[in-house]
Amino acid sequence: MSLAIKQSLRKYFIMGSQNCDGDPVQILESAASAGITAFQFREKGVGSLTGDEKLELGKQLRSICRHYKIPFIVNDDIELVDALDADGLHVGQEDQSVEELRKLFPNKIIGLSVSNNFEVTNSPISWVDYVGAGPVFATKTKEDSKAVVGLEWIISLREQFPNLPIVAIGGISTKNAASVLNAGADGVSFISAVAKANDIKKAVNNL
Ligand SMILES: Cc1ncc(COP(=O)(O)OP(=O)(O)O)c(N)n1
Ligand SMILES: Cc1nc(C(=O)O)sc1CCOP(=O)(O)O
Ligand SMILES: [Mg+2]
Repeated sequence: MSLAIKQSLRKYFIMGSQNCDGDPVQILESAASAGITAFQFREKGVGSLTGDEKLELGKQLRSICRHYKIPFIVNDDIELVDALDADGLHVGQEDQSVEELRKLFPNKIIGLSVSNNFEVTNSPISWVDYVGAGPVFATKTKEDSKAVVGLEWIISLREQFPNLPIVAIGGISTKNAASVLNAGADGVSFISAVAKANDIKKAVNNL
């Protein structure tokens, strides 16, 4: 189980329509055909869709993930997990507790964000399938992101948890992705590096 999760975390694309200048369906299709290993539907923030429009976009993105046999993870919106038959969900420290979510979704992938040692110490890490650790570098994509943790924190998290599936997030680009993997992350997650790329296939290949 853990090995499969770690492989899925290797190139983990996160996106919602608010992150895209073009059609999100086309963007995910290009990214999936280029080899992303997981996708998170994060329809959230200024300009994002709600209600039926969000659901309809989610269905189209879900179908692409099914076609390419990559996990489809829903961010925050627990009601969409069943509605879209998602493979899992990702929540942060301020979202619903992972103990409750594990009871609701015993067989789904559950990811939890961690941004500092206090959060790690106070999180039920054993209930989750992976952690999203960051922001590793500065990001403009998430307005309420926490303090930058740097590569050093990824190294120390890996030392503390040798087997925990870890995906790094925040400011990850084709130029710095290798350094993040060398620090001990199992994979990189990214929004703008692919959603805003001029050449999506090249960006995915280089990540
Ligand atoms: C893989 C991954 N890691 C971290 C996050 C951030 O989640 P959260 O802290 O809940 O913030 P929002 O994404 O909900 O704004 C993530 N989404 N994915
Ligand atoms: C969604 C998200 N979560 C973060 C965290 O640190 O938990 S940083 C972030 C935004 C990542 O976008 P980009 O790849 O464009 O920097
Ligand atoms: Mg959240």
